[in-house]
Amino acid sequence: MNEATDHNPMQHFQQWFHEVDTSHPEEETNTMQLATIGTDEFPKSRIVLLKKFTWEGFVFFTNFESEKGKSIAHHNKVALLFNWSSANREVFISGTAEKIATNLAEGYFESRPKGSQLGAWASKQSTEISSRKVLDEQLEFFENKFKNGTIPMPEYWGGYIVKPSKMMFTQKYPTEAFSKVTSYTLRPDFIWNKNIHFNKHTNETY
Ligand SMILES: Cc1cc2nc3c(=O)[nH]c(=O)nc-3n(C[C@H](O)[C@H](O)[C@H](O)COP(=O)(O)O)c2cc1C
Repeated sequence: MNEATDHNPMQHFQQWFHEVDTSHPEEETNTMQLATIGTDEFPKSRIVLLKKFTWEGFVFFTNFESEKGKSIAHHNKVALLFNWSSANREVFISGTAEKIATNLAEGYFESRPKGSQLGAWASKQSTEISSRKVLDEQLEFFENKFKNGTIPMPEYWGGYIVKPSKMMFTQKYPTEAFSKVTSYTLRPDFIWNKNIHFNKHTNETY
């Protein structure tokens, strides 16, 4: 039980993230697939960027009025998938998505480049825009509107934290016929910074 990975699933994640990030510069380490259950009851996944991970979970930012935002409001059980193919690693997480506090989201919004801030105002996610010209006009409109001060965060924009209930780490060995899979099931009363309250199971799959 010497490895950090034996203690806590989030430490396991941190270790893998760090290893991939430092040893595989070509990998977009913070890119993850977010799967939601839509208002039509069908699953849908799309790429979002992991912006922070804490003991409690995984944070991404989005437009709450997007399809994913409406899906999460309808059904807050979601799944995340990190596919670090250059390291032959995959991390699957299922859990519940909750909005983070507005002031925390504002802190992140303020740190974004001006173009991204204006983009959050100008683009209505998940809706088709009739032309590039329409989007450019919107961008210009908001650029003028906010030309004399800081750009506030739109009220329909913010962050979610995905609090895991299951985490599964898969290491594939390209020259072998098996993959090593380590799964954690977190009990509802899981306390992140204690070494208790989860079941860990490691096996090999073929
Ligand atoms: C590399 C990459 C990163 C992305 N990151 C985000 C993100 O962090 N947040 C977000 O809302 N959309 C992000 N998108 C766009 C989403 O994949 C998606 O197209 C958009 O959010 C609309 O999704 P929805 O209609 O399912 O809500 C990203 C797309 C790509 C290709």
